[in-house]
Amino acid sequence: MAADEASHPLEARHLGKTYRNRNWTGRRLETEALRDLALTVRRGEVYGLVGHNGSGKSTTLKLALGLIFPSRGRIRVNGYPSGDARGREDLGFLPENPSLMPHIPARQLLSGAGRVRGLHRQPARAHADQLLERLGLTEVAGKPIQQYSKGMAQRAAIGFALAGRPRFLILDEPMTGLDPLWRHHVTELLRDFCQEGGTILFSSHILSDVERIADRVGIFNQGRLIREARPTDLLGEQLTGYTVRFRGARAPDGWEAIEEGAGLWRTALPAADLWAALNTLQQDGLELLEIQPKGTGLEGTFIAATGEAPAPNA
Ligand SMILES: Nc1ncnc2c1ncn2[C@@H]1O[C@H](COP(=O)(O)OP(=O)(O)OP(=O)(O)O)[C@@H](O)[C@H]1O
Repeated sequence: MAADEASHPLEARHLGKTYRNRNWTGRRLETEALRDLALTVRRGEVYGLVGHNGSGKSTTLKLALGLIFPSRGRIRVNGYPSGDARGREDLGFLPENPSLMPHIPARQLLSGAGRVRGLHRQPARAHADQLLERLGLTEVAGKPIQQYSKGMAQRAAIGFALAGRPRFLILDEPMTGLDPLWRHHVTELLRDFCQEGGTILFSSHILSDVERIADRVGIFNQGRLIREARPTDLLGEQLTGYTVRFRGARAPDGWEAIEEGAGLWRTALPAADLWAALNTLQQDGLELLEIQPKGTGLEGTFIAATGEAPAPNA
């Protein structure tokens, strides 16, 4: 049975998780990792989870994948209780610490994953090759994954999540171990996945990536979802002013502007002064080149909501 089109890819209500363990002396330990979570991921959106270490992001993703059971409340994937095979048919996932089969070459692993997700041999191989190309792994696709660098293994794991054309991706820290160039390429790959109608739920400590990819962001703190927002709204909320670039022989009288090159100027303005400044530029016959909003965006909201900057382990 195909995933239920009418259902949200993910829906959690009053979801809670308490881990119960024993320490080395045998004493019982309880960790309340997630409390009363209400979360809906809509079809076609990219939803990013951010939060400090230990705030409950991976627990949420593991519950969604059915790898652990809720202690309270419910979580449904494509309309089915998480862990139900019917809800997982169109699901691709990247776990927190992906350990792909080390002796198997990436090409074999990705085309095998495609076959498991229902593609025939040829389309599975073709799609695997396409992914390997985009992930820069074509040259090493025949080598066992244990010979890959950390970043290459992470890219292979992302390919594994995407193999077989899933429609819903759950990714725990997809950018871990990737250099800025590959973060950029993976961002593009995920964007294309969404352009084709895919849905993504992911966690990340790299707030600039979250801002670039996510349609909505959920900020976690001590096991609670304390804030949901669209990154574009956060920029407006945290707006401190604008940087304006313009061209002309000289800057308007009284302006503090820096000449960046011959006849190219830059000035910083408080948000309230923008319209008056644009009028002045027009009256003085100066050419407006760029208006860039300045704000602290997601990072500012994150600090305001949780009281601290994000963990630097990205
Ligand atoms: N298997 C487990 N047994 C006991 N406690 C656990 C277990 N897994 C996670 N926890 C605890 O649950 C809480 C939430 O952990 P979780 O892994 O969900 O956080 P996270 O937000 O993903 O953190 P990080 O950013 O470090 O990956 C933490 O206090 C953690 O120590």
